[in-house]
Amino acid sequence: MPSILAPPPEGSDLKPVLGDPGVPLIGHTLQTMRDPFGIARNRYLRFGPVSWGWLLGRRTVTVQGPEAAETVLVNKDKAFANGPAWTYYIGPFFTRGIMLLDFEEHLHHRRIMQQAFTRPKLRAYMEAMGPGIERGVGSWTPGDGWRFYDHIKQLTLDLATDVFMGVELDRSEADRINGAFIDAVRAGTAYVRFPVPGLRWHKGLRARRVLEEFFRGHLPAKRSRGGDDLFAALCQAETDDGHRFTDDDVVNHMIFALMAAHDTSTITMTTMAYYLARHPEWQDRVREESRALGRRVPEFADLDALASLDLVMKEAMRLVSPVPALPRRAVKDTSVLGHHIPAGSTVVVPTLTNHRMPEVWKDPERFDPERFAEHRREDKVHKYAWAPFGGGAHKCIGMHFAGMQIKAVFHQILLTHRWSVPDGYEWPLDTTSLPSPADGLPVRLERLS
Ligand code: HEM
Repeated sequence: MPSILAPPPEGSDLKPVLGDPGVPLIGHTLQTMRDPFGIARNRYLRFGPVSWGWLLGRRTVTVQGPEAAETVLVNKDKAFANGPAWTYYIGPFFTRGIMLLDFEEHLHHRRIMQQAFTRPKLRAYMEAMGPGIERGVGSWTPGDGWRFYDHIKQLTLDLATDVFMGVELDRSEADRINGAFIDAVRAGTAYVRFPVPGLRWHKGLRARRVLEEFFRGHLPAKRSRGGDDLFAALCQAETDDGHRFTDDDVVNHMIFALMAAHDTSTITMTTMAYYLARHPEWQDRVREESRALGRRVPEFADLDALASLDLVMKEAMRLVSPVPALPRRAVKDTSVLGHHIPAGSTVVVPTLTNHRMPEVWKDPERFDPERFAEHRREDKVHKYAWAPFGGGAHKCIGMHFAGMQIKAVFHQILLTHRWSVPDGYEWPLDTTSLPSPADGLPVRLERLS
């Protein structure tokens, strides 16, 4: 029997949200983590696009499909807030990151932060990244069982030191900061959500202190000397009417931006590698395009020429949306597609499963980058059909940075390496946290030059 989340107000023509909530607090959390696609489909067919159930200890309304995603993300009535929703998952470790701010305050910070993501800034970040990519990819030792995911994760972490922090660190200091950063990220998915020494939550709080000290220590030099890195850009960012970030803001935003940038880009590149290994004809096609560029280290203006790589990147983000779900908290009574959502509800936009809805995508399980090509543009069926970067006021501010970095890295990998997986290999995609291959994506890696 379906259960009603809350009766709609008397006299309204709203419908209740129905669901099969499962056991209080636990609900279908484990099943949803193990098989998000199957569970989402089942709910959609039983209850339609808006349904509810217990998820991670909360009554959670899941809104499926592009129309519902648009309503929640565009948030016309300011009914949905980010802070209270995201804080539950990542709050203590990414406190006062811009994604956790709301409404006027968020807008104020966003206007300042935007100054660190202008085209000239992106061009400078790209230049700073080139040598680091060359060094990282050049150090790879080809062989069988080479774990793509692990190497890409290390590379993006190392690039973050160059491009985000712009600080010279010796290996042990870089590892210490990277380690703290990884602990802060992992803490968000801890089962025991209070500090017990040795467990994730405790390590996460300690890591947060390490990161705060690190950025605070380097801040005075960044303020005075500047540089072409994101840290310096946030220190210097100023709106036309003279608003700037305080020292605390810079520290909070740096820690958050590292997190926002790192796993998402790693996941996208790993997904691209997986599908390019399974579809060698596409790997050849994108490699040819890179060769035609005639430059080992691409320039900012070159990236537009990597058109097939762009299609592959979009298709990878469709098949595996790096941020699988976008949570919000209803701060007042509201509605989605005619369903009554009471104040206090947690509402989730599941981009991971939305991207594979057969109502929206032709043959959604198939790797078919051409679906994004001009002559097809399947994504145009709805503005929110493809939304790996979210939408509305919180739409990813690093979207262009991400595209630039991913293409710059892949261009160099394609020119110097070929990789493959055994026939019939299918990766074990772990969706218990941000999606990643449980086996690290072992490939056979060969050097080309
Ligand atoms: C493939 C890579 C990336 C993906 C898929 C991605 C995805 C997202 C998504 C879905 C959001 C919105 C979350 C929400 O609405 O609740 C977001 C926000 C954000 N992202 Fe990204 N991101 C990526 C890369 C980056 C990079 C490289 C940076 C920084 C250089 C970055 C910085 C941010 C920031 C600061 C926000 C918060 C914006 C705000 O709240 O105003 N992201 N990202």
